[in-house]
Amino acid sequence: MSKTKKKKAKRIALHGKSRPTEGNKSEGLGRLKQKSPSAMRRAKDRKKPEEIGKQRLLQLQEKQRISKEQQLIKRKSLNSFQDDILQRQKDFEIKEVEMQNLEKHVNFENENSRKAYFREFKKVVEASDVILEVLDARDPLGCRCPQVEQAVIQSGTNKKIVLVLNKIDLVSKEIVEKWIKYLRNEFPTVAFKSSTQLQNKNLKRSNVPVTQATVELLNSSACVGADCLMKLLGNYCRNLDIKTAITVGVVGFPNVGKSSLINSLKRSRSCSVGATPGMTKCLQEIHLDKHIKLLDCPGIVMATSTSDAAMILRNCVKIELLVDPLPPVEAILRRCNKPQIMEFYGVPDFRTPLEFLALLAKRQGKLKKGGLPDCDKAAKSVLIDWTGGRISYFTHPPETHTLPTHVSAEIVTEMGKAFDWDELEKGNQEVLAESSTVQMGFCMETAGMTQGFPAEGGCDLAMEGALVEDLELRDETESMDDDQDTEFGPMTVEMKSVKAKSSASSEAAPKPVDLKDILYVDPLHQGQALKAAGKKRKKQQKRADKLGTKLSDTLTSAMNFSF
Ligand SMILES: Nc1nc2c(ncn2[C@@H]2O[C@H](COP(=O)(O)OP(=O)(O)OP(=O)(O)O)[C@@H](O)[C@H]2O)c(=O)[nH]1
Repeated sequence: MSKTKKKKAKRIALHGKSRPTEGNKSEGLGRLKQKSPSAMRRAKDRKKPEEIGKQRLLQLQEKQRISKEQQLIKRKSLNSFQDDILQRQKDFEIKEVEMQNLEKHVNFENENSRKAYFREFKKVVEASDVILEVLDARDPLGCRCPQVEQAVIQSGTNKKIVLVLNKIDLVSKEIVEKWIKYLRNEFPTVAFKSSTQLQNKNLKRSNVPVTQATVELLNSSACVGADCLMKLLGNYCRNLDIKTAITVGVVGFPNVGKSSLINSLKRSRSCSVGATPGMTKCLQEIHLDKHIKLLDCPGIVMATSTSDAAMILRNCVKIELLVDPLPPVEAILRRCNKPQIMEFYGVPDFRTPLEFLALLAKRQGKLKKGGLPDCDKAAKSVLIDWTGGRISYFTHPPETHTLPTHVSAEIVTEMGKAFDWDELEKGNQEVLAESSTVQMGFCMETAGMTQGFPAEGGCDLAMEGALVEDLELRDETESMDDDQDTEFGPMTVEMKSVKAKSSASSEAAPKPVDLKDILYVDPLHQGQALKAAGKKRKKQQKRADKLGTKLSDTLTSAMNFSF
């Protein structure tokens, strides 16, 4: 190799093919410089994020390509494409109807929380094997939610619905029996009375079947009917040979006692309970034992055809937030015996609901500026009496049973398959056997009237006089609103007897009563009344002690003076 050729080869090895110009001379130097290890590392670091970004982009594009291909394969045939569109449309329509139902009662809860509650409810339905739909025994049909049942039915036949008739202590046993008979045409129904105890642990649970429960037991704060419900769930596991745990969702209207039912089964205060609707805000998991997990769900309102007044009377609304409490009070007055309501509230005769509220406000000292009666406050106090059970009411089941549109005979058979109906029937039969004595006890405490048609049973017979009198009165002064009555069906409204009334104040919180009168207090408020009675007694004791000391001091000083 000639000398020039050797030089050229050396140059090419160092700087590449081209001859170094001024520009690439410095580049070449730069490259030489970069070859130092630290420079190399720096260069590497500079490149890294770009490379990573590129890589990610490629991956994403690849993924998108694959998913597009998959979708295309899916929609290859026109039929499947059409099906897909129809399904999407159907889903959209269902969602829209659900949202509209939620939006209907926009005055009740703020919209976001209602939607959030609905999402929680959906989660509960998805996660549960068995859904306990809790119904208030006073108005089971009114607080039944077809949309809830529909959602469960649509989510597959492996999910079962059980109806729990809660708050049976607030109605007569005959009515409970009738409702059980009516409802079991559709789903297994369990009669229940939740524990209303205030303590956190060791909530009392009676082993006595609901059927054999005495008035005292039902009026106590102990839970009744838990054994029957536990047996039903146990049988479900056994019949389906479920070795692992089952999830039981507890759903229903606000304030029907879902959380109280869970606490009663758990025997501790695992969920917060309160007389105002909307206590439960989000899904809550409670492990009953290693076989049963309970899910507490916020109460949801999705009724389509009921008025706001009806929903307020069903305790689905926070009374303190009501903008116009007059319509529900009107609805109450329409259903009440006028002389009894006058006696109950100690007001003279009135012609219109507004006049009644004005009289009541004056009597209760609820006055606005300038001494004007505060009818809103008075109306709210009446509503509190209604929802708190001081004005008690209960509806009667229709005489003949017809399946609701969303439940077919096949669904009824399918849903009932997994449960031991005989066992359930046995429990309910026991209720019927004992009901007559309890019915008497229930009626002694109350006086009432039936709207729609007279109810059978001792209670209504005992009140026959009042009923006739009232019907005559209503003919003259009050016209029944048919729309309102279809919302509730035949209903009996009852006022507490004079003895009970004297212990119940017109305010939400009961006035302190003597310990001996505690039995006459509404079971809903017995815990509070007991506390108040204890305090009252202590106060009386203190006062007596003070008086005694004062007296002895006076006597001593008098003696000193004489000496
Ligand atoms: N008398 C009586 N009262 C009950 C019974 N069960 C529940 N309650 C009362 O009903 C009110 C509502 O009970 P909750 O358990 O908070 O009802 P909920 O359905 O969980 O209510 P939300 O959280 O609003 O959905 C409380 O004041 C309870 O003490 C029952 O069997 N008998």
